[in-house]
Amino acid sequence: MAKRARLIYNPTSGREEMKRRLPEILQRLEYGGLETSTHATIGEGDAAVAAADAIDRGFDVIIAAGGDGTLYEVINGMAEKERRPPLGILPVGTTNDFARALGIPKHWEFAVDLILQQHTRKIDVGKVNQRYFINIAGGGSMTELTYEVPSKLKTMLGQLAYYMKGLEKLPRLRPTELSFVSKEKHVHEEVMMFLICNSNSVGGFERLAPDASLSDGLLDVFILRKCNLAEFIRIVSSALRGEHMNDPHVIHFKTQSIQVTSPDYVQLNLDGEFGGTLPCTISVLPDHLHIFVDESGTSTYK
Ligand SMILES: Nc1ncnc2c1ncn2[C@@H]1O[C@H](COP(=O)(O)OP(=O)(O)OP(=O)(O)O)[C@@H](O)[C@H]1O
Repeated sequence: MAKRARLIYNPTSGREEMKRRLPEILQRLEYGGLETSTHATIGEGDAAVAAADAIDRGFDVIIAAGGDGTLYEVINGMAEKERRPPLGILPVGTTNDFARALGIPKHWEFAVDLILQQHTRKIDVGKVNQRYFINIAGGGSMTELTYEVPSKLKTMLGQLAYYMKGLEKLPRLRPTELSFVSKEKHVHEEVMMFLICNSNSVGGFERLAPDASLSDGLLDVFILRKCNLAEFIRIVSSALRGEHMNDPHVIHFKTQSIQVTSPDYVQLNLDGEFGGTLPCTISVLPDHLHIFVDESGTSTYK
């Protein structure tokens, strides 16, 4: 019997590619043995509901088509379920950090073929209170910018919208008093921001956590200590080159679980989306999801 897949797609992702490609994608999946029905998301939170619903209805495979925002929602819809079918990804968004981290091709035909090959990889999932992430959890003034970029602007300008928003934000940078408690380390000081990485592919900063692995059962914690604007710019540019690890302003360690608290109001950013506020406990759920990836390990995000 043919397997049944549920394709959950965001019609507004990227430059609205799914709207144009859907008939061809469905045909290719069908020929490849996946009987596929679709759910077009209608707004925020809908992909999470659709993914949970698809599991309850017994689908064998879930496919998320969109950017990191859609994927984040689909994973949140799946993570608390006992049965978690394998997940395929069609990276058609503006930012596809996660697909990049797994070497999932950007071209839709190759991405569909990869799902049809049915080779999966187990990956860790990050958990923050009752929410889940795959790439990164962050907090502090810089990390608040991603959900301030309006979706319409993203559709028009793509990645550039983030950088414009980031520059606009620089003069408003301020440190926050934070406490981090984990088995490995306790930190209590004023910090500019913190990033807790599950993968090594973070918004164009591929060298931020060079040895972070999606399968090591650990999170990579980066804390940027209080600094001035000039130092901040210098450290961010050295992070782009992967030369930040020995900077005295940067604290780095690995852990399975960490508690983060602050006397201030601090928002959390999970995979680029608003993820609630502090306090929180951030932990890793080892091998929590099965994702379709390239068996030979040769395909790249292109
Ligand atoms: N029909 C819709 N109209 C508008 N927004 C939607 C719709 N469906 C889903 N969304 C929202 O769009 C957000 C961004 O989606 P997604 O990440 O797939 O696209 P993107 O263009 O790559 O943007 P991002 O830069 O966040 O990756 C999702 O978090 C979701 O809440």
